[in-house]
Amino acid sequence: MAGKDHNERSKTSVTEQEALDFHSKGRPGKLEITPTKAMATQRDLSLAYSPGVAVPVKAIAANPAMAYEYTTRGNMVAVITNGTAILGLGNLGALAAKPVMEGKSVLFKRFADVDSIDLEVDTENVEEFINCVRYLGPSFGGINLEDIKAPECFIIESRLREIMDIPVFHDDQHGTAIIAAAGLLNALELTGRDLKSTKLVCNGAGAAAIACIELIKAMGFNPANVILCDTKGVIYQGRTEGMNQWKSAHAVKSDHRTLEEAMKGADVVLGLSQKGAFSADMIRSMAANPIIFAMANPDPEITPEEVAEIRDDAIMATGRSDYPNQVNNVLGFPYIFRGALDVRASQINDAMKIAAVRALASLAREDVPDDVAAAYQGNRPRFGPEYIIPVPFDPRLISAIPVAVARAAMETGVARKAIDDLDAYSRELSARRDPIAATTQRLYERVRQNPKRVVFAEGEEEQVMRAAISFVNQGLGTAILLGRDAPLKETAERAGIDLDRPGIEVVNARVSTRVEAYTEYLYSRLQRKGYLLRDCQRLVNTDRNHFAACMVALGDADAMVTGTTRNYSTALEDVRRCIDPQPGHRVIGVSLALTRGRTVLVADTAVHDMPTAEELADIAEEAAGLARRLGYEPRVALLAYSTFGHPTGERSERLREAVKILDKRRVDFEYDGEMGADVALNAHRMEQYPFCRLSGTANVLVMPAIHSASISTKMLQELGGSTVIGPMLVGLEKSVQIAQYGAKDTDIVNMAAIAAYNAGE
Ligand SMILES: NC(=O)C1=CN([C@@H]2O[C@H](COP(=O)(O)OP(=O)(O)OC[C@H]3O[C@@H](n4cnc5c(N)ncnc54)[C@H](OP(=O)(O)O)[C@@H]3O)[C@@H](O)[C@H]2O)C=CC1
Ligand SMILES: CC(=O)C(=O)O
Ligand SMILES: [Mg+2]
Repeated sequence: MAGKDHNERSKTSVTEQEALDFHSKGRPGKLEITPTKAMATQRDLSLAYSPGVAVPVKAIAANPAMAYEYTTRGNMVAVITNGTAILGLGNLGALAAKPVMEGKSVLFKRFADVDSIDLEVDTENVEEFINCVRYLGPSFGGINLEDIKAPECFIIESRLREIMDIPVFHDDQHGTAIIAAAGLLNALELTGRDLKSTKLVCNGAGAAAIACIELIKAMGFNPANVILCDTKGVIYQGRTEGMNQWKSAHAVKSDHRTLEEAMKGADVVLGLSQKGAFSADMIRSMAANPIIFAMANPDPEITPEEVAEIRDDAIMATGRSDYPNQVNNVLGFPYIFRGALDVRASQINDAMKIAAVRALASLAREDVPDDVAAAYQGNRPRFGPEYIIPVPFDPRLISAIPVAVARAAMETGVARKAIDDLDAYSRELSARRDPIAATTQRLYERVRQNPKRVVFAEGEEEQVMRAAISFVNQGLGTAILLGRDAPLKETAERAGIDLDRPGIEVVNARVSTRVEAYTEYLYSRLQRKGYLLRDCQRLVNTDRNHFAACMVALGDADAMVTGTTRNYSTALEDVRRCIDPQPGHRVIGVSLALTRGRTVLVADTAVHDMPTAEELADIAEEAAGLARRLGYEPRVALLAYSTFGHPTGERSERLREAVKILDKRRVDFEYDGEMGADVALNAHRMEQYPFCRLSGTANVLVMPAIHSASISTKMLQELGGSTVIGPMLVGLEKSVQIAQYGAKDTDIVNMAAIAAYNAGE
């Protein structure tokens, strides 16, 4: 069943250096705190701080529920640890746990718009830890305990649940149990098993394992069929070594003493222990169509590749995002807390957990709509052995799981605020999802489905080499590095980069057998533009942009990326000598600005200095086409300083004219103008012009000239906190992207991915 595809699938992976760079880049770490109110004037200060702040203080003192109205409490969760069980890495202490806790906080925000802060508490003493957390209660709407080892975690959680009046949820226990149970329900259905007779072995008897087997027993598993193992082997009745009351509660009557013995003939094995804990023989000895959840992080008990070598009838899941069937608590905690916070639940009870299990399990069985299909590696997933659980980037999670959790909280009386219209709530939830991840994810996934050969023209540059490696590691295709052998080798050695790996090709223009063909090609294009054969020979031999563009033009590569060592217009001129515009198209640059809650395309940010009305109409068409290719239905605004003729002035004339040209062309997308950026982007401002033909705020902005395009996108980036990708080149016959001068490796990878994406099917 599962095995075959795993080998064929290109596995995404990251290098250790990439992981360190990611964390240190820019502001170290993964989080920052930004104010939600402008603090610009004396008045702001008087309201936010003394004297104004005294008013909500008194209101909260009189009625504690007012804290949800006047402070961050209602949307704020603390991720708290003492670092005693960091992933599967063991007890590495509170400080070392910080990257994981910051990571959880970021995921809360990204996936469910829950604000979250990590707190690392430096004690292994249970009482001290409990006391530390209990007194923090007023600050938060919920407490997510994380990576605290068993058995202390059981005492800590149950005591805090008793004392505190907000949800206290140890994610390694219940989050993991919820996701594992959902995946298991689906895997059982696929293999035609029932809860009562299925034989299950769980390796690991800590936080995650105990919670998992408690939940699955509560759902109907026969306790006699569930064997728990730890470092000492099977937990059988009468065992004394390495025991505690939580393990004892699950001790079984059994003659088995080792994991190896227990796994013989087992239907299901859950790994919540450590890397490499399952051997090939153990997997071989399981029943037909076994269900194997190897959930240890970051490395599973056994890898899907190893299982595939042993048998092809297994349903296989891991905790990692780079294999199919990721059983990881990231699918749960953001959404479970979202639902709990929104009804101000006093706790997360069993009914809420089971509601989350059911919602997750049924989501995987539903047909996957188009916009969701893009979030998946490979083809559109269909419920089956390779797809038993949704992926973390599934945009339906945010509108499905919190609703189920909130409903269960209300039904069981732990909600302190009612949501009357759950359908409306579900729609609101969809809008809370951050679009950045969705947009870039969609693009990357499409490329992974159809990997490409991309030539990196500036292959001698260190950041370009790093980008090429990342491109390959992410399964986006083959990276061709263009460069001379000696400098390339020297830079790679100095930077500690190993280029000798599958997926990386090095091409030296000076000794390439293709020089002659490229020269002929270039000469045929340039001979009537003042170039001699020798000039063309020199361009091909010595200029990387010309060589790379010829590679793409003659089909030796699918796409090209350049730009880090030259200014944009020079690089574009080089490329244009070798590649024409697509017939009927105009070459323009489009920037993608991703800002809280919305994505807009801005054009032309690269090519036309002061476009004519005709050119503006072309730009609108090209940008609208790109919007569609990226999955957005375009609503194009032609921007000016005036809106529909006011104030009057000839500067807006070209834009008005462009709208008329688009009218004549009968284009098949929404457009209107001229209008100011405020009208284009603000629904209330747009309502003041009821005749405006846009059905909603614009998502494609056509700028009147290159300077306004460049100034506004740069201001968005610097002041508005937007992520700006591009300019992306569109309209060329072959796919080329030009990164910004001095671009970093991550920007270059983005451009390479866009180039690969535009290279099409
Ligand atoms: N995919 C997911 O979403 C999640 C995965 N996990 C993973 O589960 C694992 C355990 O985490 P957690 O429960 O929080 O940690 P704990 O420290 O609470 O528990 C660890 C348990 O694993 C057992 N163990 C360790 N090594 C082995 C081994 N080689 N064979 C058998 N048992 C072993 C320990 O045995 P003993 O009692 O004898 O010491 C202990 O019972 C980690 O790898 C973690 O990454 C955790 C949460 C979520
Ligand atoms: C995923 C997670 O929480 C863990 O491995 O500990
Ligand atoms: Mg954890």
